[in-house]
Amino acid sequence: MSPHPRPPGDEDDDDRPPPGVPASAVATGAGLGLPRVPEGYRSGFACFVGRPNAGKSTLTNALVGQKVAITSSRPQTTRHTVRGILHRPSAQLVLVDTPGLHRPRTLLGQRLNDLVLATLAEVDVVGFCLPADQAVGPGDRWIAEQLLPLAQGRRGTPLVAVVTKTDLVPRDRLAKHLVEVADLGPWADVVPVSATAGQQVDVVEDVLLGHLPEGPPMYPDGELTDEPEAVMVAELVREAALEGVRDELPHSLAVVVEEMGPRPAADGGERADGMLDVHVQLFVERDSQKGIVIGKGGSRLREVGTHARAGIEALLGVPVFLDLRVKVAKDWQRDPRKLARLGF
Ligand SMILES: Nc1nc2c(ncn2[C@@H]2O[C@H](COP(=O)(O)OP(=O)(O)OP(=O)(O)O)[C@@H](O)[C@H]2O)c(=O)[nH]1
Repeated sequence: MSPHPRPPGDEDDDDRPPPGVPASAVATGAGLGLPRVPEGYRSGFACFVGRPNAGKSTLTNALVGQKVAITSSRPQTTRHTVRGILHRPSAQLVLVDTPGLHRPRTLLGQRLNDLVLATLAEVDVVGFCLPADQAVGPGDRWIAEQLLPLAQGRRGTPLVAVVTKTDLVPRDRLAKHLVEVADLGPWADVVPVSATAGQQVDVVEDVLLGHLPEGPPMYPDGELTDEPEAVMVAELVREAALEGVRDELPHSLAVVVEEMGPRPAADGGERADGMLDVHVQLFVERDSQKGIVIGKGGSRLREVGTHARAGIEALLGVPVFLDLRVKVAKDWQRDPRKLARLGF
């Protein structure tokens, strides 16, 4: 299927947006006030997959040029499908950032995999990220197997192997690694890149754009992501709360923005500085984890708040009053009702 909008009167009915993309954003290019589309303009969706920590979010940010996806030194911090949008004179690429595909062990794991696979079936090109500083392992082979049907299917989705973090290895090791990666699957291209050193990011961009179908842009120029602000705010709090804590916590922490709105002035009118009140709930699975998040006398939670507030203010451009509450929702990862309430 093609996710491209079509002009009114075009009878092809197969133009539903991919999962998570609002119909309003793709319904009519004309309604978005878009300029005339140059001849040969390409547009479409790309998705990065790979083991946790493979560098997908960092590469997304490097391509889009602004922090839109959330990175952290802990694996599996990306829960939501965060999009970055690349605008070029001749093309537009919508990047869908997903959690890492991994063998599911819990209901949450299964749901995350389902989400990733459903997204992959809809995009125009898939980038498989493999970190250069780690040997190709069973985890990578498993992901390659999951991807194979996409390339062999009716759409014949091009699969691009992206060897990330090339700054971490010497050239000879990189060369061997590239050969190993090339043998792993039916890649349309194999591209080495270092997102942090800014090496070859433009090549990744060219390769991805080259695989997009011709079609008009789907988003107005200048838009970087259509992720609802509340989801990005929740991700910023989650990132701050995960910094420097025990390994098991990433899977056990869910963050929900309960309320977000302008703080009224003393006279009930609008404040000149546009300050926002943001109320956020952090859910953990056990009392012991609540202790970790809050810290001695609340010290850690205060740090998390300060850190997250700075990020939210940078994102929204207004001062923010941030209220964080920590709650225990026992075994939320295994309980379908609790999962649904937390938005999974
Ligand atoms: N040296 C180096 N480090 C990198 C590079 N790209 C990413 N990293 C680091 O690798 C770690 C993981 O990067 P992420 O971008 O969060 O990885 P991810 O694949 O999105 O991770 P998940 O969200 O867990 O799936 C972070 O500490 C990054 O700073 C790179 O090109 N070079």
